[in-house]
Amino acid sequence: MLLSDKIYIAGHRGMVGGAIKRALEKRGFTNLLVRTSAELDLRSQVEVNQFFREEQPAYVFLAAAKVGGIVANNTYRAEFLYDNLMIETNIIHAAYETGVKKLMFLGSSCIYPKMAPQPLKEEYLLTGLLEPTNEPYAIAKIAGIKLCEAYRDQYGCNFISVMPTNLYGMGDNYHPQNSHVLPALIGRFHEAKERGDAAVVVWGSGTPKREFLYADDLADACVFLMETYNDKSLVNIGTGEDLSIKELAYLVKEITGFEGDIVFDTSKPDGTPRKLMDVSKLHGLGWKHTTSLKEGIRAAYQDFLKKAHAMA
Ligand SMILES: NC(=O)C1=CN([C@@H]2O[C@H](COP(=O)(O)OP(=O)(O)OC[C@H]3O[C@@H](n4cnc5c(N)ncnc54)[C@H](OP(=O)(O)O)[C@@H]3O)[C@@H](O)[C@H]2O)C=CC1
Ligand SMILES: C[C@H]1O[C@H](OP(=O)(O)OP(=O)(O)OC[C@H]2O[C@@H](n3cnc4c(=O)[nH]c(N)nc43)[C@H](O)[C@@H]2O)[C@@H](O)[C@@H](O)C1=O
Repeated sequence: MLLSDKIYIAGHRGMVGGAIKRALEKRGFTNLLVRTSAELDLRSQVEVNQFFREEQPAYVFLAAAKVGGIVANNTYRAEFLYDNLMIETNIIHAAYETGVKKLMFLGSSCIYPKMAPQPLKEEYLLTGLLEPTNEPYAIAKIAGIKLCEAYRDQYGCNFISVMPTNLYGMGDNYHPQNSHVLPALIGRFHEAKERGDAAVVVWGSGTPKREFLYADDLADACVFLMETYNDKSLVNIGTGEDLSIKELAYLVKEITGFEGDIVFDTSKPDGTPRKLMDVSKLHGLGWKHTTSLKEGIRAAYQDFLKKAHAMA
């Protein structure tokens, strides 16, 4: 990518899109193209086609999506399938039609089978049944991967797909019901501390294990791969380390300074027991994460506090 190239960041107001925008600006890219969902509903093929024809971006980071945690995925099943299919289909087709030089599609670790061997290798895709709670979202993401592969096969498009693990960081979604686990716990432990609650409820059994990558590290990996990776096959992006939800809860309790108890609400779903990414391909390509989980959670908590004070 040349510093003058026009780069479209779809989803720039989201946690990942915002981090990618910061990473590009830090590297001196100034010709960045962005639109809010109010300005451009990516589910509308007419609007997307017109936008690509008018703007003619050279590079596209496809980080716009309908995103949420396990309960949101399991509640809004139709939206997670429809919105994500429409967004990716419209952008990928318009990118092909307008001759975009290179596009990066962001999938997710939930594309892999629920009971696949761990750690998850890229070749485990489509080798088993998916986790039911996020099957609509996972199917949409797998369709995005297959769209990129098919447009490369038939039209020679340089469209690549990356599979991030669970992410957290600046600009995360802290909605008490719809968010992912780490932002949800940061908000819940903080509020419990402020109120002086005796205990904090954590969903599920606490036994599932999850891997967490800081969003600004992910963004760095995305820019690195956009600059260097041009193959058809997937690339996992993660830390290669995981911990149980129970261990995570005690880590968030320590960092937020909550002094009460932790109780587990097993009426809530556990989801996939484990989804640790095999990151040997990524490491072989020359990229490794730099932000430890503890320092990342501290930074995310400070970001949460800044927003909470701004809204007070
Ligand atoms: N968060 C995570 O743990 C993980 C995320 N990912 C992937 O990373 C990508 C970004 O996720 P994340 O940043 O967390 O998500 P966010 O929810 O923070 O951001 C999603 C963005 O998508 C945009 N968007 C959603 N629907 C539309 C629409 N109809 N038209 C236009 N824009 C739309 C939103 O725009 P606006 O703000 O303008 O409404 C928002 O900025 C997604 O592809 C997700 O699947 C992958 C693995 C883990
Ligand atoms: C990135 C990935 O993220 C999603 O998959 P997930 O990792 O299962 O999502 P999650 O972060 O919401 O849950 C992780 C674990 O954590 C437990 N848990 C405890 N307490 C809370 C809690 O308060 N909120 C949430 N959400 N989970 C909690 C919860 O019970 C589960 O065992 C996919 O939908 C999909 O979006 C996707 O690709």
